[in-house]
Amino acid sequence: MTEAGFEPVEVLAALVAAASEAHTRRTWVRRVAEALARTLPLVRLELGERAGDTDEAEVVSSVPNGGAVAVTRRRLHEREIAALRSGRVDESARRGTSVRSLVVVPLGGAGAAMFVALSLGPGARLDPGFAATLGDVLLHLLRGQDVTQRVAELSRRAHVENRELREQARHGERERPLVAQSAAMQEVLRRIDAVAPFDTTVLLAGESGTGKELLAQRLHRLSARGHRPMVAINCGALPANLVESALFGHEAGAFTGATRRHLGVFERADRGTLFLDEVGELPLEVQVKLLRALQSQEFERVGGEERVRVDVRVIAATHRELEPMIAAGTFRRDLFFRLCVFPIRVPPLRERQGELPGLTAALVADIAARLRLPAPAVPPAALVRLARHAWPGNVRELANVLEAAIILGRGQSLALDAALAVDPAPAHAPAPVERLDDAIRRCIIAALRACDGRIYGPGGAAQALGLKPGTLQSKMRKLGIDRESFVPAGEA
Ligand SMILES: Nc1ncnc2c1ncn2[C@@H]1O[C@H](COP(=O)(O)OP(=O)(O)OP(=O)(O)O)[C@@H](O)[C@H]1O
Repeated sequence: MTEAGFEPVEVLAALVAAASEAHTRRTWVRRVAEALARTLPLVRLELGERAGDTDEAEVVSSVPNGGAVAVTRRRLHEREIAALRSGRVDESARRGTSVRSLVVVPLGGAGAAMFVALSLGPGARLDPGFAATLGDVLLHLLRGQDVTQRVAELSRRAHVENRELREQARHGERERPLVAQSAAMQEVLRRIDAVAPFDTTVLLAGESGTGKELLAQRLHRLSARGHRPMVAINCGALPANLVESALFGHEAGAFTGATRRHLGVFERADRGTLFLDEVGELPLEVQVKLLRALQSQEFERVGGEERVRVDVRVIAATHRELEPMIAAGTFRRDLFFRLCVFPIRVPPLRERQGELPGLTAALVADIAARLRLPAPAVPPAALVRLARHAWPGNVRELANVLEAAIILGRGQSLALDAALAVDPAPAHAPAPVERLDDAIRRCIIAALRACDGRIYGPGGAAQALGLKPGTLQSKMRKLGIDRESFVPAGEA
C-alpha cells in the first residue's frame, strides 16, 4: 500500500494495460507515466540505462498529462548509482518533507543497468516493498516491450521491402543497357565495380544526362544489397518544405493534409541503397538533418517523436560542382565530406572519344524494342552527322534525338536530319548570357583552385588574375568565397 492511500493492485493493473501495446521505448515511457499518474501524484517518470561502468545514463523521460517525452544522456546521481549497485529501491531522501520526492527503482538485482526514477508531488511516498514489486513488473513489461518492438520492426521492414521490390519489378522489367567503350568510361566502370561490394558512400559527379543513375543502378546491383531495393529521390524536384518529409517521412497530422503516416525514402531503402540524386539542390536546413541521419542512421519522421533506425547504403549524385557551393555557403562542408568518401567523375559525352558508334547502336536497338518497331540501320553518314553535334544534354539528349529519328523514319530508316532539325538545343546556339558576378566568381574559384587557395606572392591567385591581393580579397568577401575550401587537406 502506498502511504498516500493508493491501491497497489489498481496501479499495477493500469500499468499492464498501458504498457503492453507500446511499440517503442518512448511510447512505453509515456504510457507508463500516464498510467501511474492516474493513481499516483507523479510529476515525472524517467527510464534510465547506465552506459557500461560510467556514471552516465541514456534517459527517456516523460511528464504525464500531455507533457513532452525526451531522450537525453545525463550524469547519474549518487543515489541512483547506489541503488543500481545494491539492487535496492532508494526512496529515503526527503522523506516527510513537503517538497517533491524522488524514488529510484533499479530494474533487476544488484549491478542492474536499468532503473526507473519517479518524481512524486509534495508529501507523496511509495512504500519500498511496493516500489520493489513495481520494479519487477516494470522489468517484465519492458522485456515484453522489447519483443513487441522487435516483432513490429520486422513486420514493418518486410512489408516495406516487399512493396519496394514489387515497385521495382514493375518499373524495371527491362534493364537499360549500359555502354562503356571509351577509356574514360572504362575507368568509371573500374571504380564502380571496385567500390560496389563495400558499404562506402559514393558521390557521382557529372553533367546532366551522363548516365549517373544508370551507374548507380549498376553499383547497387553489384553490391551485397543488390537483391534488396534501391530507392531514388531527386532532391531538386520538390519544394523545400516537402523534401524533409520525402526523405524522412511524416506522421499523420504532422501538417495540414497529412492524413496518414507516410514513409520517407530512408525507411523505404532500409537494408538496401538510397540514391540521392541532385544532392546539391538540397536546402541548407535539410542538409543539416541529412548529415545527422547519415551519421547515426537514425532520424525522426516529421511530426513524430520516435527515433527510426535504418541501415542504408548511400549513393549521391550531382551535376553541380559542390566545392564552389561550399565556398559560397550554399552547401555544407561537413555534408560534402560525408558524401564524398569515394568520388567518381562521370565524363560528358564530348570527352568520350570513340563512344558514339557503340552508344548509338545500343540505344537504337533498345529504343526500337521499347517502341515495338524494327531497329533501323545506322549508316556511316549518320554517325558523321551525330559526331558533329556538341551534345550539351549528353546521352539523354542523344537518346531523345534517336527516339525521334526512329519514330520519324517509322523504324525503316533513321530520320536524323528531321529529328535534329527540331532539336531545341542546337550545337551552335549562342551561349547564354551570364551575370557579371557569376563570371567573376567562376574566374576567382578557378584561380584559387589552381593555386591551392594561396592568394599572395608569385604563383598566387591574385597574380594569376592580375589583381592586387587586397582587391581580390575584397571581391571574395563580397561574393562569399572562402579561401580555405581550396587549401588541400592538412595544409589549412
Ligand atoms: N553509358 C550509357 N549507356 C547507355 N545508356 C545510357 C548511358 N548513359 C546514359 N544513358 C541513358 O541516358 C539517359 C540518362 O541517363 P541517367 O538518367 O542515368 O543520367 P543522369 O546523369 O542521372 O542524369 P541527371 O543528372 O539529369 O539525372 C537514360 O535514358 C539512360 O538510360
